[in-house]
Amino acid sequence: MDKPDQALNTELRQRAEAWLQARQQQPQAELSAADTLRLMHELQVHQVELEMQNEELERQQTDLRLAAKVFEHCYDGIMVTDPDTAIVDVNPAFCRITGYAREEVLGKTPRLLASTMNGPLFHLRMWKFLHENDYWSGDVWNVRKDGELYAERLAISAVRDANGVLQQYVGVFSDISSAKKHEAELDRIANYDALTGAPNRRLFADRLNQAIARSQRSARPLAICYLDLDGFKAVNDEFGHEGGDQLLVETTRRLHGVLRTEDTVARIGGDEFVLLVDLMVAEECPALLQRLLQAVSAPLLIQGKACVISASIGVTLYPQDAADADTLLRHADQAMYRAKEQGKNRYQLFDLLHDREMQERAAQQQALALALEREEFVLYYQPKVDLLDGTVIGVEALIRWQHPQRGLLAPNAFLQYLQGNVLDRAIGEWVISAALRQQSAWRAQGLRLISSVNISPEHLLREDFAARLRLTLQAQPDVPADCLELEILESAALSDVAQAARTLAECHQLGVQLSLDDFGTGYSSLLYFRSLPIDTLKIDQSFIRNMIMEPNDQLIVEGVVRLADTFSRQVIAEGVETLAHGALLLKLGCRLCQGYGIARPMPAAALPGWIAQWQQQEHWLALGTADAGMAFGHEGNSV
Ligand SMILES: Nc1nc2c(ncn2[C@@H]2O[C@H](COP(=O)(O)OP(=O)(O)OP(=O)(O)O)[C@@H](O)[C@H]2O)c(=O)[nH]1
Repeated sequence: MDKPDQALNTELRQRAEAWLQARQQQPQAELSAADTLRLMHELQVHQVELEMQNEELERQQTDLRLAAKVFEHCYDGIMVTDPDTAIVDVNPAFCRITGYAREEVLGKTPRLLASTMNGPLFHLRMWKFLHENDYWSGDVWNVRKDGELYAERLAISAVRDANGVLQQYVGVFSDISSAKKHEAELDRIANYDALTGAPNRRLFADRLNQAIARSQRSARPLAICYLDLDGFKAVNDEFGHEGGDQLLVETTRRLHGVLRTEDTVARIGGDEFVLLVDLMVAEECPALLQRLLQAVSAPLLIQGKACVISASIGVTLYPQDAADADTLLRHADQAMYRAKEQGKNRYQLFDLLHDREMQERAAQQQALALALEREEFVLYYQPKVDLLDGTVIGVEALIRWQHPQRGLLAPNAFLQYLQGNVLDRAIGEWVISAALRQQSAWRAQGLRLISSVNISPEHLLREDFAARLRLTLQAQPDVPADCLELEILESAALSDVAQAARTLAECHQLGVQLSLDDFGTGYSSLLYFRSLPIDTLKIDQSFIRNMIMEPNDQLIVEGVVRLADTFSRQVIAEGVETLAHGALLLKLGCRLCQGYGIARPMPAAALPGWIAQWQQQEHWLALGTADAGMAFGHEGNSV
């Protein structure tokens, strides 16, 4: 606004001067009325303009006074520098926060406040941003005059004139040291264990991810060690919680003592620690673990009394075990449990192969559970015949898995995954129910057969086996209990013979028949024979198959037949593959048999047709006629 005012002033002055000049030259000259009016009007306008100018000047002065007050009284520090960053002014808050007097800093650069805490690239990055944006803000660690480190939140602006030429930098900052301290305290609470000061589970997770990245860069192995104290409860019991705490603190100190400062000792539970150790080579690991075990187990004094504790350590090595962070920790934990199982005070390396097997097992078990739900299991039936009179006395029900992709699977492709799993009982019970349902269907067609089912030792040894069998039988009331036979594997070690005997006695009372399968192949054949209330002995197919060529096997078969006879038990041979086997069995006094020579296992629907066709098998039927004079006869099976 200065410029138009000046122009007006100049013009008025010029016109006034011109009038004065004219007046001097012609003193009698008069202004015309029109000129006078115009001049008066212009003078009025000029007066208004001058008043406005005055008001504006006063406003500017007020603003300047206010700015000076703000600068003076602002609680935040303000520092103004010239374009070369020499300080040209600072406010009192600057002096209060930094401890420097104004005169001490004028002409200096802000570098006099700098600390090394911000990292080497901090200032470079700050200036780059400031040059590009004329603005920067962030947190900075600086040093006060007395040497104390403090944190400030700083905003810097570049001030330019109307032509864009840099005039000053203005920095405004507040002291955030107490907020930073609070933040650090919160960080400590969130990331460190209060008792030992060691990183907690949360910080450990970060450290593990960093260690994995470091190992990838350096191509050096990383050991993840899961350490759990042995018998720590007893220390708490003997010395109280405080004594236990003392031990935990001391253990942390000792672990640190064995490791380097870059390694991590984290406490992730009551008496559980995890150690992250960068190794040069994996072979270092055993010696390191020994040192850790020794350090933990050195005696210490608690409340003046000696205390000795040990630890179990599970270890997995990255990248040999190329898993993610969570899985690595789980693997180390698993290995630690194995160290505990093996007697504690030792370390155990994670076994990758074993783990893969376990995973495969878990996957198979899941698939089997699904197969049961989707009713993908089926029973095949292998006939058992009486060679003496040619009758079909029963069938052995054998499970198959009608796999949607892999086709029909035999039991050896999947049954091993059931061991020790709850599915063992579920599938075992399905087999019994399915066999009884099939019995019912055959009975409706006029077929009278005994169906035998195989029972696993784990299933049999469940407390409620007989009670649940009773319910299963009740669910199929048209099938008499004595049409069901349970085959117990003699070769599978029964861990509790007394329990097996009790359960089988209860089954017997229900009317169910019992057979001892694979007889002669286990370690305790005679013990089982004597202890278990069985009705039938099934001679294992290995003896039957070889008895023609092997006199010893023949003698064993003969011996088992006599044993059964002496104790009034039935005997059946499995694995009968040829007529010659049948003929010899009859000669040895075994008339019941089962095997590929007679029939392979078949679907239920095929059985009636097979029975009709069996009646035409003259060669087999002739065996009975030829040996009709003999007292006994039986046979053998195969799966
Ligand atoms: N003193 C103390 N005890 C704790 C703390 N946190 C958990 N505990 C106790 O630590 C024990 C840990 O249990 P376990 O590891 O099963 O006990 P343990 O006797 O070492 O058993 P094993 O590991 O099988 O040898 C429990 O008794 C917890 O009550 C703690 O901060 N201080």
